[in-house]
Amino acid sequence: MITKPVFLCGYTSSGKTTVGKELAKQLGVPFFDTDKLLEQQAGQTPQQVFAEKGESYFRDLEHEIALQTADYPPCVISTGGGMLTSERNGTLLSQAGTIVYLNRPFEACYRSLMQNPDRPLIKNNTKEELRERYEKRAVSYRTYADFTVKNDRTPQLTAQRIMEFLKAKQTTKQT
Ligand SMILES: Nc1ncnc2c1ncn2[C@@H]1O[C@H](COP(=O)(O)OP(=O)(O)O)[C@@H](O)[C@H]1O
Ligand SMILES: O=C(O)C1=C[C@@H](OP(=O)(O)O)[C@@H](O)[C@H](O)C1
Ligand SMILES: [Mg+2]
Repeated sequence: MITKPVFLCGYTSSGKTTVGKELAKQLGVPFFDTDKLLEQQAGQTPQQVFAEKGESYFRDLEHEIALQTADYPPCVISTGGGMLTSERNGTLLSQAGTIVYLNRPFEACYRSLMQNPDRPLIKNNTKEELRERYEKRAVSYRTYADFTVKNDRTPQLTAQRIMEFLKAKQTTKQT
């Protein structure tokens, strides 16, 4: 049903990894996660890279991964929450495939984050700072997304909503 990769973007803890796996299952295509690919190639988790080498080094590695995934065959790729904050990645991925923005309410993201608070950009931030980043990043996600989907019920239902969009897109293209 898809001819190019589908990239899932959204805030940290918006459900990109969870929904991405489910969507890949429903589409019958492989699933990748840019943070996992980065970890395999760097030999360190994103958390470790942030702590030892800093954010700018991490962003360069992340861009390398974006360049690689742009050439992947049809699949689902969940991106890290900061992937689309740079224009170089946004432009690249919007040309390489379909970008879907997972819009999960801030309070739900925040609740999930508090259960796994050692994501690097979360430590040492107040709830209000995290909310401000959520609003600011939403602008970047919307800039590049082909489709925005609410992730406000189950991950399965969110994946189904994306399937419906992809089906409609395919139909439109053929007519
Ligand atoms: N629709 C949802 N309903 C309930 N929990 C969810 C939903 N989407 C994501 N989660 C939970 O939120 C947490 C963060 O999800 P994850 O997929 O790791 O987010 P991301 O990859 O965007 O950072 C996980 O514990 C996941 O189970
Ligand atoms: O928001 C960010 O800038 C980041 C989000 C993380 O991914 P998730 O969105 O999966 O948490 C990961 O790429 C890295 O820690 C940086
Ligand atoms: Mg993730």
